[in-house]
Amino acid sequence: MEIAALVSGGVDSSVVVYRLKEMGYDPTLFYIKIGMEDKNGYIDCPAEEDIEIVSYIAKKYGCRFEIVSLQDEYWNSVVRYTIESVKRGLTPNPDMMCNKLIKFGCFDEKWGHHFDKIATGHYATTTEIDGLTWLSTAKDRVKDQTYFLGQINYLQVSRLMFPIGNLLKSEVRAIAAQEKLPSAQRKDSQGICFLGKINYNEFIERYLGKKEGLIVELETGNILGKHQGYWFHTIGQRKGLGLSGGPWFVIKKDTNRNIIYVSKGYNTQYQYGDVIDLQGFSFITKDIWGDSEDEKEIMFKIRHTPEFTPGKISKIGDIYHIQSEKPVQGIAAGQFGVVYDKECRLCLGSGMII
Ligand SMILES: Nc1ncnc2c1ncn2[C@@H]1O[C@H](COP(=O)(O)OP(=O)(O)OP(=O)(O)O)[C@@H](O)[C@H]1O
Repeated sequence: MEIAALVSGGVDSSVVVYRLKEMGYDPTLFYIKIGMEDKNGYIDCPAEEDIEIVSYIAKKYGCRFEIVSLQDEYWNSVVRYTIESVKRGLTPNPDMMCNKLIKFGCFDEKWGHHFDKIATGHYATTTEIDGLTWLSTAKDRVKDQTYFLGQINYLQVSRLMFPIGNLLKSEVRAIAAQEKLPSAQRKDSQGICFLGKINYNEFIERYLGKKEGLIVELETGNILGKHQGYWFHTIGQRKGLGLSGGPWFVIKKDTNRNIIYVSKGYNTQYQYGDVIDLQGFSFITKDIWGDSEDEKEIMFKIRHTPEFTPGKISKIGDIYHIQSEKPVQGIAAGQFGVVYDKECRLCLGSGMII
């Protein structure tokens, strides 16, 4: 079997190469350049150090290694989507779009299709049931990354391999140390790759500018201060509001009037909700409910967290409606609701929160 291994220079994908060799495969390693280089050197990912590490790993295990670029594709899909979403007052998820459109989309169209499988260092697994492949959760519940994979489709999941999905992060680190991999001590990457070292607010300001607006207390209508544009703020956000006497949380945004509504205190009821409506829901493997209008018991996540929340899902027209068993914090339109079976084992699919 011919395997393309996506290797980033981080500890997880380095150990993927070790595991594949251990299983007797001879993978070809691919480093994808997606950080954007630009004339001002404004946006860049720390690619050089990553590439050095991947070259070392390739040499150590005697693997072919290719550096490929999907910078334009990344710009035209993921970055554009991110900016458009933020402009509409939504909370985007670039990491999910990067998996769907770049790592398993454009990469596959250009290079991956020459291989039988694509292997990554995601903490996830696949499960075969009655001849179908399902995306399933990782052994390490805290590191589980299926949330970020919730938008992929059947063709993609059936071509994927997650060689470290059955290991705990501590076991991955132990292998990296034992193998003396240069990535053994590297910190986990945080968040959105294309931002590299630059700050998210700087990135947003560059594309959407600034526009002063009011910060208003939701309950009283009192004006508490000013902000520089609703696009800098996310539902559920606490830090960076510049208000005293908090904690204050962003509860609502009026994008037409450029007003941010906040509420005070950790226990403010406005921070929580128990109804989540999902638009454009897509099943990864198959639609297991069809047109049945009955409620089904599920587990779900509305962001990448270790906890799954229990709830009931039903289909109302084109919308999948989740009634959560307990209040959840910071339900942000634009983010994805990812749905799992009751046992938190299979990842069924996802839709965008409206
Ligand atoms: N620039 C890249 N080129 C090739 N593959 C990548 C790249 N960035 C990420 N990947 C792949 O996607 C997986 C998940 O990426 P993520 O950004 O979550 O990294 P991570 O969890 O820190 O893992 P790692 O330790 O391997 O960097 C990686 O393990 C790797 O297989």
